[in-house]
Amino acid sequence: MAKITLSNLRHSYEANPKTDQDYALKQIDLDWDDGGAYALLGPSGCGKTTLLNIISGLLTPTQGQVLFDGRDVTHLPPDKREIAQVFQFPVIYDTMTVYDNLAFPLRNRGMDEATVKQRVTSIAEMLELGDALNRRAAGLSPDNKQKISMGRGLVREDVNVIMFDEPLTVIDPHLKWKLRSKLKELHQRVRATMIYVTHDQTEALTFADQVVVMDAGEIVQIGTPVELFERPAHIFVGHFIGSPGMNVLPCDVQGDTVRFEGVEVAIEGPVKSGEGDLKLGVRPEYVSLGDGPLRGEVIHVADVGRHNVIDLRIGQSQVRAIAEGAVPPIGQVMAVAFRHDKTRVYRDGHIVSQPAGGAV
Ligand SMILES: Nc1ncnc2c1ncn2[C@@H]1O[C@H](COP(=O)(O)OP(=O)(O)OP(=O)(O)O)[C@@H](O)[C@H]1O
Repeated sequence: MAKITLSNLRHSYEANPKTDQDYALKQIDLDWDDGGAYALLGPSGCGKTTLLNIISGLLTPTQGQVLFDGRDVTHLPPDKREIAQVFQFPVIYDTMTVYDNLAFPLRNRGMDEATVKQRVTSIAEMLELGDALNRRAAGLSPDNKQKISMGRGLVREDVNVIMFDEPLTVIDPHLKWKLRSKLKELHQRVRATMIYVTHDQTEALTFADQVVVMDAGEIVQIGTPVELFERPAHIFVGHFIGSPGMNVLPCDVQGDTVRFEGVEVAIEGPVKSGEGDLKLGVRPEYVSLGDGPLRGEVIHVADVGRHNVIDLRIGQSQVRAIAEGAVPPIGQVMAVAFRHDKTRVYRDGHIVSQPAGGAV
């Protein structure tokens, strides 16, 4: 396995790109550490496939370099990069047995049958396919077929990275969690560098130790699932991760005083000076009712099982709170507070408040 470095990378599908808008990938500098479990998370069209294709060698970037353990592979063809890929739909040979499907990548490289047997049995056991080894792949369910695809990716020990491109698309919802946790367990056992591409936050957050969040051709944050939830570095991350997403509210900042709808609110710490469009960000989990400096009118309540999602009107703005316990009636005016250490200021999308006691 290898450390993968993307250095000063830009990619445009246009012949003569001029502005940032002409680039599908704007500026990517990123290290994928050897043995890491990564997710590449972002909405449709943000550039995930473009990035994968650059790593696998299907695309040559307009600018920049791809390095495997420091070796420049930017112009190396895909078959020379030793990468395993698992796609949305199972890529297997229906007429072959499960055993032969799993053995295929190894036999293809001339491995002796004793080692093939040892690798195939071990991977099949990890994937709980041991009992199906002699069956033809054609008769298997879609999730078992996808397990074979994953097995074919995992069976080789000589790959630099295993990339999973939305691998659970064809899997029944009730089996998704099972394959997801299986993949996580497999990563812990084989310790390969894995990149899991998805637009589904649950898949990304359960699989990865580090999540790379992309929007509009840019990486907006890299962090652990907890970091992305607790301190979104960009409004997009606040929106995209969490359910419901972060409240993004208008605000007025003067020196160290931050006002929302004319009322002073405490935030995590000082705001870096500069020009741009300022917004206040606070997750619904950190909006509390019953006490505080703001006054909000309840305009909608949704019971989502373990808690209620309450929409409040505060001045001209709408604020969402997650609350437990009794449901307040529509029209009730309540005191509202934002938890100060979880309330942040963003300028042009990027975080500009700093936690008290240390810059981040
Ligand atoms: N072959 C191509 N020619 C021109 N533009 C392309 C091509 N492939 C992708 N794009 C554009 O590049 C941008 C990034 O696309 P990409 O497929 O990498 O995104 P994605 O995040 O993988 O989306 P999805 O999840 O829908 O596959 C999009 O604006 C897309 O329209």
